[in-house]
Amino acid sequence: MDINKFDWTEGLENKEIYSNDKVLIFKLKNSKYITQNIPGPGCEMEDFEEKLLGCQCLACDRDCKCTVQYGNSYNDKKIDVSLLESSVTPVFECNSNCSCASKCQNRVVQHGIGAQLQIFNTDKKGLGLQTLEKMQTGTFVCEYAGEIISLQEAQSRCNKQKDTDMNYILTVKEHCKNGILKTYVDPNKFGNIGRYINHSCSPNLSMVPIRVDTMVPKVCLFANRDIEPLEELSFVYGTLRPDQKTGSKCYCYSNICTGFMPFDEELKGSQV
Ligand SMILES: C[S@@+](CC[C@H](N)C(=O)[O-])C[C@H]1O[C@@H](n2cnc3c(N)ncnc32)[C@H](O)[C@@H]1O
Repeated sequence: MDINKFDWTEGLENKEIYSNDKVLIFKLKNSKYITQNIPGPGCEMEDFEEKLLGCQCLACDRDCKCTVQYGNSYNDKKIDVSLLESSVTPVFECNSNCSCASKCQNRVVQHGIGAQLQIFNTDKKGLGLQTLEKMQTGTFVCEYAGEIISLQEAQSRCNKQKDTDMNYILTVKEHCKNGILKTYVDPNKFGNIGRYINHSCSPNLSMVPIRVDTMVPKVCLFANRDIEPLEELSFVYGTLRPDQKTGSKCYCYSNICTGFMPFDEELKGSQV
């Protein structure tokens, strides 16, 4: 079964699935597999419904409407390294209203997962995700897809969690003209493979919000350095605070580990 072609509405509970004919063990208990974000309680429905305009290019170049405002984000299908360091510049891919072909250079994350990934058991962090193949800097790994929910819903879900529960809610912060735009993603009940990626204080992935057909950002994870087969994949869940003295213990074992997992104060102790 190809993970990118799977219809989440059919359910995926406790099934083994394969990505690009290569083994990928996937077990989601009481959850459904989705390949992209879905609207959850409290989200802005217009953001899901209003489709972005497309370009009229046959072959996109520097004048393409999708890239002219913010510049090209990709080079040979790898994301520009400056975007991995700070995601201040918005990224818009060509979309389903564009005239260009699917092989257009400005279409990357919309083609889905390209590398062989595998879920495995870690020592103290529960399950984790590793790559089975070498990846170059800038390679798209996967989305962190889930339900898009409001702050109030995220707070209510966090408040219902027990101390021993794993937390999956991620707050994505984007700096824009009008301040900080926050998006709350919860892949706990509806999620994709990204929900198995653990936190590290020295991660090998960076998160970049990317828009394709709508203004709802896809939370995309890219290799921020070359990665070897069987390396665990990780990203920074929030803002690293070296002086943090409370929260859940971090077991990333990096030599710059802060000792604790980052958490979003607005979500009352949420660790992601
Ligand atoms: C998004 S989930 C990651 C996948 C999870 N390990 C699982 O088994 O489903 C986040 C949870 O994983 C655990 N986790 C992730 N990174 C960790 C780390 N560096 N140290 C300790 N626990 C971690 C925490 O329990 C956290 O709430």
